[in-house]
Amino acid sequence: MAILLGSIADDYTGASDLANTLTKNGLRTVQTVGIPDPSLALPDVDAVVVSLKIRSVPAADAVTAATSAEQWLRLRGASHVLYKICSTFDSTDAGNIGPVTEALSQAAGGGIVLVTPAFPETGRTVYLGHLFVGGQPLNESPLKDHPLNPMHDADLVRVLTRQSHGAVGLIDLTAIAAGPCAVKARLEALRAAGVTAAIADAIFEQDLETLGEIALETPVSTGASGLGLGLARALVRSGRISSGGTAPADVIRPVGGLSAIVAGSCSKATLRQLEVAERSMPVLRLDPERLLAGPDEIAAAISWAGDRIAAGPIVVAASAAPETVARLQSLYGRDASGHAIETATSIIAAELVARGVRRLVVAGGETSGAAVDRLAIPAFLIGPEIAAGVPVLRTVGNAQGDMLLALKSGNFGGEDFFAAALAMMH
Ligand SMILES: Nc1ncnc2c1ncn2[C@@H]1O[C@H](COP(=O)(O)OP(=O)(O)OP(=O)(O)O)[C@@H](O)[C@H]1O
Ligand SMILES: O=C(O)[C@@H](O)C(=O)CO
Repeated sequence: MAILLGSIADDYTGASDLANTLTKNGLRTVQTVGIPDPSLALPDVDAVVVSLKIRSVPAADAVTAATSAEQWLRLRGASHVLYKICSTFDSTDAGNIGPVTEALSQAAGGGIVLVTPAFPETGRTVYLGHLFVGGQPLNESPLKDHPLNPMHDADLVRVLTRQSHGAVGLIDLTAIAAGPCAVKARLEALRAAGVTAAIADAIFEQDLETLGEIALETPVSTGASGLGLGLARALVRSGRISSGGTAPADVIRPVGGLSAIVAGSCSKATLRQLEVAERSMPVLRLDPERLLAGPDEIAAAISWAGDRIAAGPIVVAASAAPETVARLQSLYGRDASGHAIETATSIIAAELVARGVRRLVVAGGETSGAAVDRLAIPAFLIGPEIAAGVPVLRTVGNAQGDMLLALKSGNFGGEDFFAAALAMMH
């Protein structure tokens, strides 16, 4: 299998978001969970997205995992590797976007890396290096209250500088609007001045097409689905993509079994989606303090689900509003409480699958990562899109047989997302 585009995603929902964008823009794509075992039979594809769970781990661990994935992708022919980060730049000052970008660049011989989290389809735009989420600057958006990576600075040149050894520059919209030659000239000028990473503005898809064309001439880039769109369209324009691949309709052929939703995302969109789900299906709100106190709350949740699941889909949610999350974190610590709740929701997801669930929706990047790891799913094919950034996924090589999943990024999806997802999974 020779691939044209490789990507390393820092979480599993982000990986499925990118894989969806690459598929929609003409690349045959598979999403692997970590570096796949050599025995796993993967289809012939143009792009591989390796999902890692490294968004909130110490930077040195993220670098080790990402550079191993990069070697695996290069050995399979990838001439360009995109480090897929969150469109809201989720990270802390000790975060890993800078360190991983620098490590991937060094592994590819150095040079300057284009960086942009813009994803206009979901309202993420970058202007003069400042990230906007919908109409709000990042630091005023709901991301200021994120449970693991609260974002307090919208100036990405500043944010990335705090995480980087090298200098960070800006390619502003004026250069981008002037087209690929102007971007190339600006990138070269920054490189000559010793800059190793350049935040790029982008507001419209056309900006990302320009950036994708220039990024493809370099070995590494860092960004979200918008840059994926630019890279995919540039590859298609280059004529190097063969047609074919698994049709989306085939990816969602029925798997049967029961269906369930597990939520650990505390994002504003997920909280609203849970409220709406409560009108049409049984929803169990877990008690986070009891989850942290011991296994009883998990056992109670599994028993609650067992009594209802044969009659239709159910929802189990740890999600809570920012004040409740903050209170728990002040008692138990941010990482410890997040990790304990992810472990609990992953055990519940696995128990539901053991009881016959074959169609599973998981809300939240960390939550999805923990659940998919516990289920030991090796890879996914990409089906049709449920909402911007969220496709239906079909497992590849799964020990429990074929399953359909949707891994929903916290802030993605309309308010009826859960019902909409299940309506596409049979
Ligand atoms: N009630 C709660 N109190 C404190 N932390 C919680 C609670 N419920 C869930 N969590 C933790 O909050 C974190 C939510 O992160 P997760 O990545 O799953 O969602 P998200 O950030 O909304 O999604 P994404 O990363 O895709 O945008 C997880 O670590 C989860 O375990
Ligand atoms: O880019 C995004 O916003 C998402 O794909 C994501 O990474 C959220 O976890």
